[in-house]
Amino acid sequence: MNGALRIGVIGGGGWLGGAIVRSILNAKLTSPQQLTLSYRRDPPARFPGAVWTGDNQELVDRSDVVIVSVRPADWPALAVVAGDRLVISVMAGIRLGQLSEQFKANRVVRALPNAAAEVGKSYTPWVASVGVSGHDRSIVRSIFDACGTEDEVVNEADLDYLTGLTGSGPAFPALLAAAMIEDAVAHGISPDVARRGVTAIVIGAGHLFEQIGEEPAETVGRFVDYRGTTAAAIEAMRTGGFDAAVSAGLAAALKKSVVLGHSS
Ligand SMILES: NC(=O)C1=CN([C@@H]2O[C@H](COP(=O)(O)OP(=O)(O)OC[C@H]3O[C@@H](n4cnc5c(N)ncnc54)[C@H](O)[C@@H]3O)[C@@H](O)[C@H]2O)C=CC1
Ligand SMILES: O=C(O)[C@@H]1CCC=N1
Repeated sequence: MNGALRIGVIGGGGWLGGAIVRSILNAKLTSPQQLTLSYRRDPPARFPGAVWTGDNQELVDRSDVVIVSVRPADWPALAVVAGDRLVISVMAGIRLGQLSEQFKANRVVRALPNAAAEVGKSYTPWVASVGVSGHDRSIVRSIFDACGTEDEVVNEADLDYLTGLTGSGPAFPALLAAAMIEDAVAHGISPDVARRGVTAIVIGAGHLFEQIGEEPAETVGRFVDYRGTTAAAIEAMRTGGFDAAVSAGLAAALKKSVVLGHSS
């Protein structure tokens, strides 16, 4: 990218919107002066040099690319005309057709980053409407590569599923880690030791998958074959319904993702 891209982020003061802005600036995809960010009530004191506005149509008019990062419940009230601008929504559940119709735009992308965008480690699947060009796709890739990694997926059904799997995903290792820490503390381990130990496990397992390229199922299989303490734990967790609980959780996230779109 040439650094001259004019990018607007509706909801740029929020959790995800702010993380995307920080990633875009870190990657020098654009300069603060080319960024327009909108807020609902008061302009946040963040991103010096960027233009903050409470007027979303002004944001659209000042931008070539408009990223929409408000909560699904707030998006029906967003009455802006994007026309020939590239619109990228990161809202869970809101479909390409709804975006096109409400923003009167035909270059529309639906993307689903995750909370790890805050540290430049999001995984972002995305899907494009038919009006999106090859050049638009390279813009989308550069934005979400700045936030971590990304993949274009073939249809919206995949994106609905991935909303729960990877969009919600960082919460799941956190859920496991919280349960492990709670158990350790209940067994008399100091909270500091429990936290440091469990954090090291999550990070260490991530590095194993990433650097050695080991499949998670291979890691599990290796430990089961070892027939030691880990095998005993894995088998007891599975007997207790671990895999079924994960499937039920992902099914609930998928259902919610579809409902969010229908109720907005
Ligand atoms: N937080 C996450 O991990 C993820 C969030 N998402 C999606 O990102 C979107 C934003 O989520 P968060 O950042 O978590 O929510 P948030 O509540 O932190 O941020 C939303 C921001 O939008 C602002 N806002 C609402 N209406 C507005 C309007 N009309 N004009 C300007 N600003 C307005 C709010 O004041 C708030 O600052 C949601 O649609 C969510 O589904 C997607 C993937 C992950
Ligand atoms: O929990 C949520 O609804 C948002 C969207 C996907 C991840 N976080």
